Amino acid sequence: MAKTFTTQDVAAHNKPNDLYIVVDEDVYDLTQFQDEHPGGKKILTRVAGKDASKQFWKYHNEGILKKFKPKLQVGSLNTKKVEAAPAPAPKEEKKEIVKPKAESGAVVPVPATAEVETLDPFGDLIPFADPSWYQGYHSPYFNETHAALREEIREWVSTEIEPFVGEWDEARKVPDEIYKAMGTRGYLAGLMGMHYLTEYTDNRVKSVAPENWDLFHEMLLTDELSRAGSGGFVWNVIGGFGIGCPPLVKFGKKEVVKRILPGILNGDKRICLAITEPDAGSDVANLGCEAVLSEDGKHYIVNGEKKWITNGIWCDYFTTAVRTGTKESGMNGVSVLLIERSMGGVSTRKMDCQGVWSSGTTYITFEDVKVPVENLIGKENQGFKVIMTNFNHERIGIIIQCLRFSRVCYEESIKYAHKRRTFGKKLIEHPVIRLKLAHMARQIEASYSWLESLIHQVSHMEENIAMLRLGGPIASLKAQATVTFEFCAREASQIFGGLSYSRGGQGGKVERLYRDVRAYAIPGGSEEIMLDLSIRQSLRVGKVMGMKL
Ligand code: HEM
Repeated sequence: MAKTFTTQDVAAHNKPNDLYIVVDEDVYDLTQFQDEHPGGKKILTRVAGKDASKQFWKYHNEGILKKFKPKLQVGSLNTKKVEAAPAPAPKEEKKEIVKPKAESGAVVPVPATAEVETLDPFGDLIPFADPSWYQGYHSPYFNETHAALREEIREWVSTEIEPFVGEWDEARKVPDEIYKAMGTRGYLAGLMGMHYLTEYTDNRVKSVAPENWDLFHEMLLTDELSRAGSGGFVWNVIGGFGIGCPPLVKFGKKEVVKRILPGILNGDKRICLAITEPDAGSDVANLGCEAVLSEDGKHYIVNGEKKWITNGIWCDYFTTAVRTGTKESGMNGVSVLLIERSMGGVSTRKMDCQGVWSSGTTYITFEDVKVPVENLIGKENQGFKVIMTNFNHERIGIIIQCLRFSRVCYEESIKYAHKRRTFGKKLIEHPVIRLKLAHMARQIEASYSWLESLIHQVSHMEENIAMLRLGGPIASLKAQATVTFEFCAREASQIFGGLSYSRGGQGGKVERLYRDVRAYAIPGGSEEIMLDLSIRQSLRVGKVMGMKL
């Protein structure tokens, strides 16, 4: 901002019809804004012409300045240091590896790989608010390409997304250009639990070459997007796509994939997964939406309803589970069809739900929709396998989001606890508050380590084997992650008090996430079903492995 002011200059703008204030040595003209200021007009008049930094930080968080700065800032104080241009990256210096020396009587662990170096610290460095590899811890999973991606996404999220997710939630929609950017930034092509899909789009991720892309990049993408602290936003941009698109890519007919995938990966067209029905959720074998083959064998005629379908309202394509066999055939009579809105007979209605408001939860009706047989995904009556193959990927996505949301609750709480004072002390000085933070942190870190380990396993196992062997642990971690999220949202809410009971403002993220909890604990396999499956499936695997009881 070019214009500079002295404190005397600012002091002259001290009336309601000419009202400037200073926050952190930047000067803001609030003359027009004061009428719409949610905290009131009078409170601003009291600090007109003055440095109001202290008052400002008492009532707001960083997001407010990011959002309003471009509109309200008119300059800076002459005392403000000009921000130096970023220094050129230092030449790679070989760090000296300090080898532990044994002293008599002491046991010194010798690192297995003494040459491994840590990545540069990144972010606010608040313990546990980011994963430990952001804070100079050693990690076998993350390298410079992950660090570069982390920086790229964080920059985008903190400037163009995080300050606006509250508005988008209230409006029940994320602007279309954000979804489009997910395509042009090359993110959609990297979100399918497999290699980076170069063959269907020219878009590329700026900081990571496709050949270097791995499941930890995908994890990081979801994790950093979730840092915006809105389940609605994350589900809007990756919810329907992340579960609706992989079955098409893996099991769809080549011609169909070639025809529609480029439009999807570029962010122009949208796809979702339609399985759940008013009367069938986790028990997929009970599906009723029927697809009957036409007499000439060229089409399926689809009739039925789908409920709680993420993104459905905006979608062009629906990866849909239908019944092609008899009711009695259970899971052996289920197929998956790619239904296109343009085929006619598809109606979508937005549902009003407790949380994830901007994700577009939808009720769908199919009425005599004529679907060409080429749109069958996988084989007829073998749709259950297609659906099952998707589950691990979907659940890992849910786990990543829940753990980051838990961190957001923790991060918001620890920041607030450092500024809010009660009974003459900062909240952080009260042991009862530190206890809450400690219980959040231990659950987050333990769950995150298990997540890293499971992603490492998925990366190294053949897909069918991973589906069987990791189904149990992933189900267990899904339940662990949603319980952790619920706990953190609750405890953060207690720390924020009334501020997280009302919407928006300093406790806004916590209030929103608290509302989003059930959207994670129920779909993708409810906690109860996950926990039961974790033991049943693991015992099955144990038996094959030769378990001795
Ligand atoms: C750049 C200047 C300012 C902007 C853009 C701004 C913006 C806002 C916004 C958007 C809110 C709604 C709550 C939220 O989203 O956090 C709010 C609330 C509030 N603001 Fe400001 N504000 C500014 C300066 C100030 C100053 C200088 C004071 C105090 C002297 C103040 C006091 C308050 C209070 C008391 C609330 C209500 C907080 C609550 O609901 O708990 N604001 N402000």
